[in-house]
Amino acid sequence: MTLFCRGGARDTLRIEGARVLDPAGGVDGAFDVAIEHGRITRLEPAAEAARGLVLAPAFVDPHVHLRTPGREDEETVASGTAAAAAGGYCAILAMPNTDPVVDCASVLGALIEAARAEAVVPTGFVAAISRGLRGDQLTEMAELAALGAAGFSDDGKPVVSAGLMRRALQYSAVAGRPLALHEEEPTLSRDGQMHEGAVSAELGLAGWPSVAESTMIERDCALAAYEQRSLHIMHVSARESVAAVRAAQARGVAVTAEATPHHLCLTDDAVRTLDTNVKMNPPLRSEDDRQALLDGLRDGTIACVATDHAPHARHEKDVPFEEAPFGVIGLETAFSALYTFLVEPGVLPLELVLERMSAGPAQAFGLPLPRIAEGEVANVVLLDLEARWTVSEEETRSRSVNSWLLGRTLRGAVVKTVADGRVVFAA
Ligand SMILES: NC(=O)N[C@@H](CC(=O)O)C(=O)O
Ligand SMILES: [Zn+2]
Ligand SMILES: [Zn+2]
Repeated sequence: MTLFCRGGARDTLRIEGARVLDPAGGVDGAFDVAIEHGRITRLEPAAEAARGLVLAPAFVDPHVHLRTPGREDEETVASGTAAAAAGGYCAILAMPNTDPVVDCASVLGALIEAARAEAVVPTGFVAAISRGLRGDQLTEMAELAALGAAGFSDDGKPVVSAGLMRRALQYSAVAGRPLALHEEEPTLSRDGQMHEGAVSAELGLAGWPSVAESTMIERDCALAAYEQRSLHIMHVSARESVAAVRAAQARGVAVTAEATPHHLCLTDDAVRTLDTNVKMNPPLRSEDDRQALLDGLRDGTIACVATDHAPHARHEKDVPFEEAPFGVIGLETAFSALYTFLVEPGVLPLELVLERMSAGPAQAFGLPLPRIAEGEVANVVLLDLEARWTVSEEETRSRSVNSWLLGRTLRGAVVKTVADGRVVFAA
């Protein structure tokens, strides 16, 4: 058991006249769907679907920062999972770069208890690879896994030592949980504020070059190949990185990768505004990099969309670009951003986006696969592709409002989310 949430009675409801689209399950047609006590009991063919209404397997986000413990002013288990529910998610994984770090049984145990009390969406907790994220000593990975850790990551920091990474690969196999890696060679990224390229040169901002990411991915794929272990690469941003993952997969290395909506939709051109809500790690890169990410998503090199939802307090973002922390929120806007900027303009098919937001990440992390079929526990999202909505601070459920989409009008909205058989969001 690696996902935890509030219990309570499961719901009985009908969802009528939607186009049911479960790409991984091969379902595409108009159906009336009956859900009884949380389980999908009937899929009845319907005459026709209401325009724009799509029922899909709910989304799975393998990369979320809930800021608990330590920065409950920025996010809590309750607020972060409410944001996830509003975004159409039925499962999320929270990162351990909290204060204190999730590196021991007591911190992990307290989070699991918090999730049982207040998580509206099933939540898994990823524990740290190294104690205090300091990169020198491994955590008790087997013990943490036995307690319910969903995986291991030092996200926020790279595992700089190749020796420690090798041991983490060995222990992750013992623990039976995935390793998720933030890939950054710190002597190359140094104090980089944005992608190293023409725009950073123009703006006079220190650059964080693509090669700082891709060389670490190459190192870790080589270690995974040597140890015959699997790994997951977080927030891939650069063309060279996609190529490194693709080459490793072609050699038979069991490596999966994720990309974020912001890296798929934006480029470093957005940094010209010096808006701190486009400052994140890794940085937004060039149009050529973005195209490589899209190709990676299309051919499956990148199997997952992950938000890297990273809440930061207003007073910490409301400073000059160079002083602002890295990270943007994304749970509530992920689908609509991808729909608006990629699906509607014909860049990516809807089916592909739905698969990479649900089955792809579930498979990569060994989580239950959300499926729309009779007998399955309901984990579904109802989408209205015709809807338009404007992203505003007031309507954001996250405790933080550091979104790159504030004030933007998006197309496509989440109307209803059913997670683990319970209606967790209804617009
Ligand atoms: N992505 C970010 O820019 N920031 C993340 C850390 C991380 O994902 O590396 C955060 O915790 O704020
Ligand atoms: Zn990271
Ligand atoms: Zn992160």
